[in-house]
Amino acid sequence: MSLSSLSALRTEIFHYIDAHQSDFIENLKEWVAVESDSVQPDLRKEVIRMMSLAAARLAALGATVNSVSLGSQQLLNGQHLPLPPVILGELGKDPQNLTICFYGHVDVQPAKKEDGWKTDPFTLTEINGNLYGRGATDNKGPVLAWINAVGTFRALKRAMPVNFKFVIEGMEEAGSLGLEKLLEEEKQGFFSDVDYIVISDNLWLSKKKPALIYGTRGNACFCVEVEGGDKDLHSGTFGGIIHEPLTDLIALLDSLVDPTGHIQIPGIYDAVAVLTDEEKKLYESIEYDIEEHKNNSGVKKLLYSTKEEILLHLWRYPSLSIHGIEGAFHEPGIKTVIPAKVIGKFSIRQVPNMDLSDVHQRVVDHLENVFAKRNSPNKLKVSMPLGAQPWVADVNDPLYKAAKRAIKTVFGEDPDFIRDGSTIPIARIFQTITQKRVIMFPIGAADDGEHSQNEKISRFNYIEGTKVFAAFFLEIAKLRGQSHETSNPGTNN
Ligand SMILES: C[C@H](N)C(=O)N[C@@H](Cc1c[nH]cn1)C(=O)O
Ligand SMILES: [Zn+2]
Ligand SMILES: [Zn+2]
Repeated sequence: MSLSSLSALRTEIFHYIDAHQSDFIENLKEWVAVESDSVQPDLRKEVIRMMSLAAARLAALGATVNSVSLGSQQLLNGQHLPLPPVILGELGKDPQNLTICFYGHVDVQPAKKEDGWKTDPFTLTEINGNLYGRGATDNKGPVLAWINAVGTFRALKRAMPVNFKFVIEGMEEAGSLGLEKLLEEEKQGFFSDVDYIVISDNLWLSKKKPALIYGTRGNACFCVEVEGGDKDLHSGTFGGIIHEPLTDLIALLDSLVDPTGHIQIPGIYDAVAVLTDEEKKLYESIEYDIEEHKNNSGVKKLLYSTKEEILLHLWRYPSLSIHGIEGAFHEPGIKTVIPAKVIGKFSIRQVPNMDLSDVHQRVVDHLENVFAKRNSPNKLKVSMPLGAQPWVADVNDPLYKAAKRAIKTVFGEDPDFIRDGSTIPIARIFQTITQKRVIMFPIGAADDGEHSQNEKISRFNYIEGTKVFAAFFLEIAKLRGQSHETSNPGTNN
């Protein structure tokens, strides 16, 4: 295609997207209205309903849709819960075209209005150009932006510049249960003709400047259970004469990380890849506004004061966070009870070259040591229900260059090349199993509040994000004929 006809096509596409903003927002409203929380078992039926909506939307695009059943999951209490199906979609099979596979998820984190939302989390609400609702940015908005972009080519009856494949799941927030097995099974089938995998499930580093992501941390999630007797007790009748499970648990949790954020588990930093001078320079050159990031968090002070220290500790070093305690009284008011069994939840965001089984073993050894010193008769159980590995890509890949050009076209500036401190559990597995190159192409801004109260995507990011994906398809089409064999996508740590 000549440069002028390419430019005319882009203009036509961008006009269409601008003119259909309301329809695209209505689609997001319909999706946000489904409480597809994959974490809470009693909402699993809503996740399954969400998968049907996503399948219907892909079918409306003209895609072939296969909803693959993944069986069930066994919860810690032994209960079996059906897993939502994974959608494998396909649109276009032109042998002249490259094939890009988009991965996204339509499950969400838990949300309740009383957590401090200013609007109902499951009613998409626009305020001052922001679209508020659970899943608006993580990840329903970006999934729909991609679908809107594909749909625009269809609506304009334009030839598809690439072949599309889709993997849409409903268990990402719970660690992508069952998906790895499906990838193994489909390696020679569905994935055999895929050239690239695209994920849009992260955020930019700033509110305004677009970014491309070339690395994410992994996540090892732990449960530490302390059990006393078989029932809760009156703290007046038994307080002072027993070893209390919650007191044991708090001591265990307190032993994990010091006030400077340093993890206290012996040897946990041993395997962390050494920082090279080249890498250090990369950090120095990244544009990053500490004040803006601090404001996005709502906290008064960060643990570090320089840009380099902050970015290194977000992307390049492990961190340990404590998430909650199951079984502890947490309602308003006072209940003078000694809980019989409590489960602490924490996770370690691990980085290259930390090994998951080594991390697991060190955590178990450390907690058992601390517990032994307490001479408590209570029972201790430590488990790692979820372990996701970090992922790193090569930014010199033509795929990143194509994305960079699309960003320049739509946003008028080059993207930041950044890492992300959070985790896409399946990214590394995708790369290892399929041996295809993966790119992370976010459209959400740094203040979108993933997993937080008042999650949002701005109208601007949602609509310009749709345009940037459409521009990306045209850029990928230009890669035809270039070698897209990967040097070695599966060897990062
Ligand atoms: C980055 C992505 N949008 C996300 O939120 N991922 C989750 C996945 C996860 C990791 N452990 C359990 N779930 C995250 O990083 O928390
Ligand atoms: Zn996500
Ligand atoms: Zn998430």
